[in-house]
Amino acid sequence: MSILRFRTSRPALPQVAIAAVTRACILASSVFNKLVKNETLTKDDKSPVTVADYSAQAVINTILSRTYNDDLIVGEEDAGDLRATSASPLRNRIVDLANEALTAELRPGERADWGVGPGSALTADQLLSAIDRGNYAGGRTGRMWTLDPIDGTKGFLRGEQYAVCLALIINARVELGVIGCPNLPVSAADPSGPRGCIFVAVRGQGAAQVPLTDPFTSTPTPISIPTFTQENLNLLESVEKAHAKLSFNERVAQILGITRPPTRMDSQAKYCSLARGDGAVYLRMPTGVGYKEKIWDHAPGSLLVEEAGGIVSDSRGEPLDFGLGRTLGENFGVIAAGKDIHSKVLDAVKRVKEEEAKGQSMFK
Ligand SMILES: Nc1ncnc2c1ncn2[C@@H]1O[C@H](COP(=O)(O)O)[C@@H](O)[C@H]1OP(=O)(O)O
Ligand SMILES: [Mg+2]
Ligand SMILES: [Mg+2]
Ligand SMILES: [Mg+2]
Repeated sequence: MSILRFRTSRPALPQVAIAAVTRACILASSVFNKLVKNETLTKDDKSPVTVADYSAQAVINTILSRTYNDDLIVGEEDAGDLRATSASPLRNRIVDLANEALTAELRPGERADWGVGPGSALTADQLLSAIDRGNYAGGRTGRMWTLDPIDGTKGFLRGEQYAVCLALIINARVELGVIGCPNLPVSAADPSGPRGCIFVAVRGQGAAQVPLTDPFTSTPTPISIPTFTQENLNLLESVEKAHAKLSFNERVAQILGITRPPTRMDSQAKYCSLARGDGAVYLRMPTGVGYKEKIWDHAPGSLLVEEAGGIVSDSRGEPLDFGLGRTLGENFGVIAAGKDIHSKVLDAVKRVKEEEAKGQSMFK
């Protein structure tokens, strides 16, 4: 805790991070209904990015920089494509959205010294520079934030799950994680009930959930991974077939005798669902095309699960290494589950890999 509080004159970290994530969530959900086709670009790796991704990164980086102005940020997006003259309609929309989110009235319990609330609008240059503050390369030592302004952009575009994800990393260890899930039901037991959750984990202090509608004055609900009966065991997995090998999951489920169908959802909402017991195992098997996982796709989610009493490893059982730069390097895939289940899943994963290797050698 001493590291988290070493700047005693500044506001407490979780509140600033929660305010930043909350404002980005409200921005993203308001954009969804009004999004038009030319407000989405396709990046070099063929993945989509929308005005919501860019504006959310501008908002969160601006808030972090106002309060912790020497902190480094490893963010997913960069403003390169927005600087072209042809991008001016997109740029103007991002400037409007980001300013609206930054200057919106304070909510109950929210404070102006967290770098939010009514004030003068920022210029396009200031906001593009804020986006580009996310260009830090990461590394083994020092203090840095990692941000995925919209994780699960494809889910966002489908009107399904997505998440605004922010984590503080100190010397390659995740110390704080905040994830906002605007479309996630507050209670999985009431799927058609109110939606919008913020999840918070502080290393050594546990994990909790607050409603997106009132994150500052409502009492946080502590969350932890329950014990699952065999009948209740199930897998949490990706929707997008290109992101994880779902046929592998099917075989693992068979070996583990899992009968409950998998829950498919986009984004780190999977880690959140696991942390509060909506599903038992998050299994993300590499597709085999050499994709390197990014630190912003796992940093807050992995701390949330650990603080909820679970274990997170890659698909070989190795701990995730957040000290290698912007990617997780040789950490391929993810196995996240409660302490009692993780080793069983890992054994099943190893068995399926052996089966696959044998199957391949038969055809050599
Ligand atoms: N080939 C891939 N393998 C694994 N993950 C991927 C791949 N391509 C993109 N991703 C990332 O998976 C994340 C969402 O995964 P899911 O919702 O299935 O859990 C996104 O952050 C996305 O990155 P990006 O943000 O660059 O699109
Ligand atoms: Mg993306
Ligand atoms: Mg993203
Ligand atoms: Mg992502």
